[in-house]
Amino acid sequence: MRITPSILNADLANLASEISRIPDADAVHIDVMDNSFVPNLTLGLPVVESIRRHTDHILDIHLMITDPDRWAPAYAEAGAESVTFHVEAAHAPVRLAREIRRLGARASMALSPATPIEIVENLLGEVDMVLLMTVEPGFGGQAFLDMVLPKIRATRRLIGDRDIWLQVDGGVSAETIARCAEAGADTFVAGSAVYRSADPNAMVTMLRETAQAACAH
Ligand SMILES: O=C(CO)[C@H](O)[C@H](O)COP(=O)(O)O
Ligand SMILES: [Fe+2]
Repeated sequence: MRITPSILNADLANLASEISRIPDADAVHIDVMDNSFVPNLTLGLPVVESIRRHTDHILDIHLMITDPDRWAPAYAEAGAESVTFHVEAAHAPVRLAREIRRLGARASMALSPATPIEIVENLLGEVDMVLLMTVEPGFGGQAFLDMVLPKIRATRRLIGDRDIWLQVDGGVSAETIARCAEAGADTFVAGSAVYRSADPNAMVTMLRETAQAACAH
């Protein structure tokens, strides 16, 4: 069970210090938005390169951009350990996943809530992680979409015994994480739940324990 907090709801003018508040996180999830694939605009490659110089944390990049084929490899070259592109945006997802892996990062594909897993089932052998959005991509602090739970179960079945992580992203909190874990997720993005809590690192531990407990029965 991995907890990968999103810094979207952190103080974006103090990123290095905000990241240092979550030492027990399994990775730092960085949301790149381009005001094209999604309505929002966050940060891009130069900021990720700067973050890389300030932390040894594993960097988990979530690209919500129109042209991942053009930009995703550069994030791997910048030292990110995991790079996720949206299947709705990628023009050549097989080539892109192979390029990310060739550059030494884990390749991952993301699906928005309305995108069925079955249409990219044959890509599973090309990726190290599948990210299932549990909100419409674009903003932090949205309500978790229970309609995605059957897709989490279906994806877990399709993964079978392969070593492919299943990440959920959007509205994951102390209230919703157990549902995700029971459905088969093993990697959890939590943005506002972590950074709006008084003790973000304690929240990371609490979320992990809640997910583990949900799978223990
Ligand atoms: O990709 C995202 C939004 O598109 C974010 O990672 C996600 O929304 C995290 O924030 P929260 O936990 O507050 O929903
Ligand atoms: Fe994200």
